[in-house]
Formats: sequence, C-alpha cells, structure tokens
Amino acid sequence: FTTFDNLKWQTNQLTYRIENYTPDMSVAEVDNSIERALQVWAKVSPLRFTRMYHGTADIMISFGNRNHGDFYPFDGPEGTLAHAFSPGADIGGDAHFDDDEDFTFSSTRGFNLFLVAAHEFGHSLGLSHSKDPGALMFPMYSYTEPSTFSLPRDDITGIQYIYG
Ligand SMILES: O=C1CC=C(NS(=O)(=O)c2ccc(-c3ccccc3)cc2)CC1=O
Ligand SMILES: [Zn+2]
Repeated sequence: FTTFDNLKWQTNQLTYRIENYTPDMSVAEVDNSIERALQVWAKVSPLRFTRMYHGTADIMISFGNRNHGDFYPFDGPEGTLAHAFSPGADIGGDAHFDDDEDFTFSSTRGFNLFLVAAHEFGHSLGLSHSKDPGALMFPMYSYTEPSTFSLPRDDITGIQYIYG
C-alpha cells in the first residue's frame, strides 16, 4: 500500500453527502453502493461515517462529466472513471464519478459503482495506489462479485497503518 505522505483525517467521525445521482441506477442502488463502499473501510478501522442531506460534509460525493467544477475535467466514456481527493478541508476527501461511464449495481457490464466507490474512498481516506495487483487500491478496475467482496490484506494493512 502507499499513503499520501501521512495525510489523514484528524477525527474518526466523518460525514458524507450524496449531492446528485446517476441515471444509470436507481436512487436506492446508488445509496446502497455508497454505504457499502464506506462500510468496507469502517469494518477494519476506527472510522465511522454519518450521512448528511444538506450542507457541507467531509466527503462530498457527486456525478459529473467533462468540466464538473474542479481542475480535473473528465474524459468522456471509458478512460478515467472517477477521482477522489486526499483528506483535507474543502475539496479534500471529495469523490467525483464520471457520469459518461455506465455505472452498475449488480451486473458485470459497465463499472460496478460499489467497487469504484470503495477504491475512491480509499483515496478520500489517505491511501494512494498499491503495487499489489490483488489490492483494491491497485489502479486497475477488475470486477469482483460485490456480495462476496472482502477487503484484501494489503488494503487492511494500509488503512490500519494510517488510523490504527
Ligand atoms: O487515482 C486515480 C487515478 C486514475 C484512476 N483511473 S480510473 O478512474 O480509470 C479507475 C481505475 C481503477 C479503479 C478501481 C480499481 C480497483 C477497484 C475498483 C476500481 C477506479 C478508477 C482513478 C483513480 O482513483
Ligand atoms: Zn485510484
């Protein structure tokens, strides 16, 4: 695993807000994918996530395409699927998903939102990319059945290195 030179949240109680939705999935499927992706990390760390419906949360989650309000415009279908910012104020921790991608809930086509979100939240929490091809934080998307997904050892070691 690798970290963003020890950038970390100074509290274990973090808030998140889903600012908008993708037309690819139902609201319930997006909510469930995001919640489960956060729980992947909460399960193996002291981190706890509380959802907000208004105002500014630590982790602001949104779907957008091309220019979407930061200096990192998306690139249309394929290519970059999403990006997230390492811990910090304002845009720190936020996760953006490229809405020109086809995000899915329970199929092998498109990109599984739960998996992509779990990877991006690794960045939101302070992990950068792993060299371990089996790691969630490895920068290559590979489909894993979400119902049987368990966080690989390298990622567990990484998040526990940062948050104990
Ligand atoms: O830090 C980066 C820079 C490049 C990225 N490329 S991406 O958007 O195509 C991407 C690649 C792999 C994943 C991924 C990796 C493992 C499991 C699930 C998704 C997510 C996004 C995404 C990313 O998080
Ligand atoms: Zn990444």
